[in-house]
Amino acid sequence: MEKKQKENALWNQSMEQLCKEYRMNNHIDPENFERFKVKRGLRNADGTGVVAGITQICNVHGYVLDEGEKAPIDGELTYRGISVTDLIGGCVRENRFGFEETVYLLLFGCLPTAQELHSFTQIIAQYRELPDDFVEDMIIKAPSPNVMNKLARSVLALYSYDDNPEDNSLENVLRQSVQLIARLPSIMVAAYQVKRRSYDHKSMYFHIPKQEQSVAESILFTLRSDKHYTDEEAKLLDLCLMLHAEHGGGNNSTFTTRVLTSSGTDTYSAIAGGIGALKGPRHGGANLKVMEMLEHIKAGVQNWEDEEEVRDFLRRILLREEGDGSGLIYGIGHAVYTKSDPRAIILKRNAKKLVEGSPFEAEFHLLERVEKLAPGVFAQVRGNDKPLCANVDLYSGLVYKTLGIPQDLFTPLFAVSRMAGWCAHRLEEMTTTSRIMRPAYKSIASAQGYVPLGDR
Ligand SMILES: CC(=O)SCCNC(=O)CCNC(=O)[C@H](O)C(C)(C)COP(=O)(O)OP(=O)(O)OC[C@H]1O[C@@H](n2cnc3c(N)ncnc32)[C@H](O)[C@@H]1OP(=O)(O)O
Ligand SMILES: O=C([O-])CC(=O)C(=O)O
Repeated sequence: MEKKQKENALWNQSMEQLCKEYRMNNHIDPENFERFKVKRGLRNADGTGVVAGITQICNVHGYVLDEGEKAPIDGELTYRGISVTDLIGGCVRENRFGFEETVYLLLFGCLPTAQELHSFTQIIAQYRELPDDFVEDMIIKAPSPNVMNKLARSVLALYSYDDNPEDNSLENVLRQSVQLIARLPSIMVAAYQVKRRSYDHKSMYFHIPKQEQSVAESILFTLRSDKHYTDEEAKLLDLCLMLHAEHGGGNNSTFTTRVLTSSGTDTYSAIAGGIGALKGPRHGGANLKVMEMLEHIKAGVQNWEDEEEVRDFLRRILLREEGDGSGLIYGIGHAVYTKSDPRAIILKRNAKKLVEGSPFEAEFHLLERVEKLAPGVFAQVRGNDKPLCANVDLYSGLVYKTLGIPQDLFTPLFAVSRMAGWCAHRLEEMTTTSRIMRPAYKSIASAQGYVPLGDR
């Protein structure tokens, strides 16, 4: 403790000067981006993404180009050419779990037969068990207040429990992928239980899931102290897992995974990078931020039904006067979708059914109001009438909350599901592209001579 205090004191003394130095030497005038035609955020001038690869895994379709201009359309999402809405609809109609089938489709490229699905589901259930002493050595002994941080560290740690970690053959990476997809839910729940004990001073539970349980069922069974869940709850969680499983090669976490993969690194390093990227509040971390923002709105707006009052609060969020100071209305906007994100539509429909007559109904309507008012407020504040729609993160937190899932697990659940997409893209990057990703940066540094230490 004393050592830490000494270190901090030393740093606090120098911090102001070092920050001043940094600011003086590190300003880049935004005009440079236009001047040198640099694609800021890897985006073309019209907002479309720079095309960085070719994929067969997924298509995210959010606009069409009409005479060279971006024209908004309703969003469409397909996994391996199959509409996600149809994929989910098929499982719902047959009243069965669909996440395992989604994983099969994403990894192997086709829908499994009944027999193939049965054996694949068994493999996932078997791989669910963590290596001997993993929970004790990697989670209990080194807890984290943040479950996403623990997920990334645990994935890196799994390298040491793998007899063949560096072998990037298709056979080996497929084995590692299926193991990671199966194990991440177990790691997530264990990391949460240990966080509860170590940081929230509450009891922790380690229940052993049953072999016949689906991924969604195993999560609810191990998470809850009484192990109890209803079939309806598990099917809703399963739907959420299907919806979040994949979103093309360009989303920030998948692109990160593909960039790391292109260097030839091992599976654990590449996937841990993806988890780190997903945690960010502009990406998967937004589902947690939406719920924080909802609390700010609830506290700052007297009448939640008064559109004028909500509109004014949103305006103040954009002006960084309210909320977390980032200027972002979380759960709103998307890099590809314009008119609608098909996942938000499905989640909203389910959230609406779920909250009817429950204590969460007013929160649902408040989120609906944010969805309705945000584009107009954005147009007013930014002088930009680009279409902004609700994204997947706007309603997912409320669905989880209604299911009694703690906020600590909102973004980790996204990671559990997206592991399927990351692995599919890592495999595709490895097997179809053999070139290291290496874009360029335009340097605007002016030349300066070296000055010996004594002359500065
Ligand atoms: C799973 C997911 O990752 S879904 C997205 C989750 N993220 C969020 O909900 C956070 C809020 N939304 C956003 O920050 C953005 O809409 C993003 C990150 C999703 C997409 O960003 P971009 O691709 O840059 O969107 P777009 O090109 O439409 O943005 C144009 C400008 O509007 C801003 N903007 C877009 N949406 C929002 C928003 N919800 N609140 C405030 N500003 C916004 C962007 O920051 C950008 O500003 P800039 O010109 O100063 O750089
Ligand atoms: O596509 C994106 O940029 C973000 C997104 O919605 C996702 O990864 O699910």
